[in-house]
Amino acid sequence: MPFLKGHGTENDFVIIPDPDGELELSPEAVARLCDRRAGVGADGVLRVVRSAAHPEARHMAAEAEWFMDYRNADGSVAEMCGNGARVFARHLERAGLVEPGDVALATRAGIRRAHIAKEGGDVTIGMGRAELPGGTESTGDAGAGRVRVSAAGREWPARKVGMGNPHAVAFVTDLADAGSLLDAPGVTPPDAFPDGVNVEFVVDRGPRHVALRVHERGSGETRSCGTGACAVMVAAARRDGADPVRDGVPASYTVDVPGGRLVITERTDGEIEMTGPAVIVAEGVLDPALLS
Ligand SMILES: N[C@@H](CCC[C@H](N)C(=O)O)C(=O)O
Repeated sequence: MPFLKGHGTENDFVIIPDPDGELELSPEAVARLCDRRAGVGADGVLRVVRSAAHPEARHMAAEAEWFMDYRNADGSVAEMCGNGARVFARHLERAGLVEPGDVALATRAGIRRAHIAKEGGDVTIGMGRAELPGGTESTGDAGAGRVRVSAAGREWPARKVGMGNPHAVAFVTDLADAGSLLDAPGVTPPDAFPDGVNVEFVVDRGPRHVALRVHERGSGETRSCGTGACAVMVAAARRDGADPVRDGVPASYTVDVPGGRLVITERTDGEIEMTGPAVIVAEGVLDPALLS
């Protein structure tokens, strides 16, 4: 079974080409592949399947030929992966499966549109619109759409943001305040995210420039999270009083992650565009025992 390894701002993935959807990829096999000592090692797996060959994607096949079957490092399934989408697009182009330019990708969160520059370089993904339970109001730490998160013996108010997958965004004074993010931060109320949540801790770096650390559901602390960076951008914009749909003016933020930098723009129609690197670093053949 061939595989590739790639990353986007050091959020790393094992890529498994399975065009006809023949592979039974169990949660245990995914966890073995992602194991950094006994496997290939990664934050997640991107299985590359033709949409027409996957029951969850068949309905998108007319619009997007390829389905990104994303799994977290613990084997769990997630709706969407922003860095993964850039790496997935890079793989398709590099493998000659799509032309550079605009490419539609099928994901569990729906169709996402990638723009792959002709001469290599960054990839842009149209990430859809953010869901902000409780509305787009810019102030307040309590009420609908607000939770509290805790880590390293401290607690902060956080904003719920949906980017196809669930996020809680907390503004802190120092990224070190969250301590080790190996374990999942606490969330109050405990039933706020019945399917689990990705938690981002954010500091300001300058005007429309923030930095984050993240604990990803199913993968632990990672060096970057694309959907998380988009959730952070929207939470920061509302906090700063910017609402592109209301104001008719797009907003762009630079979001630094431990593994690099992403540039994120919310357009006046609410669509969020994320731009960043996507790199394939290796390819090889998997020992079938990893997949059994
Ligand atoms: N790293 C990803 C997000 C992957 C899914 C996430 N862990 C979840 O369970 O929702 C990204 O770049 O968006």
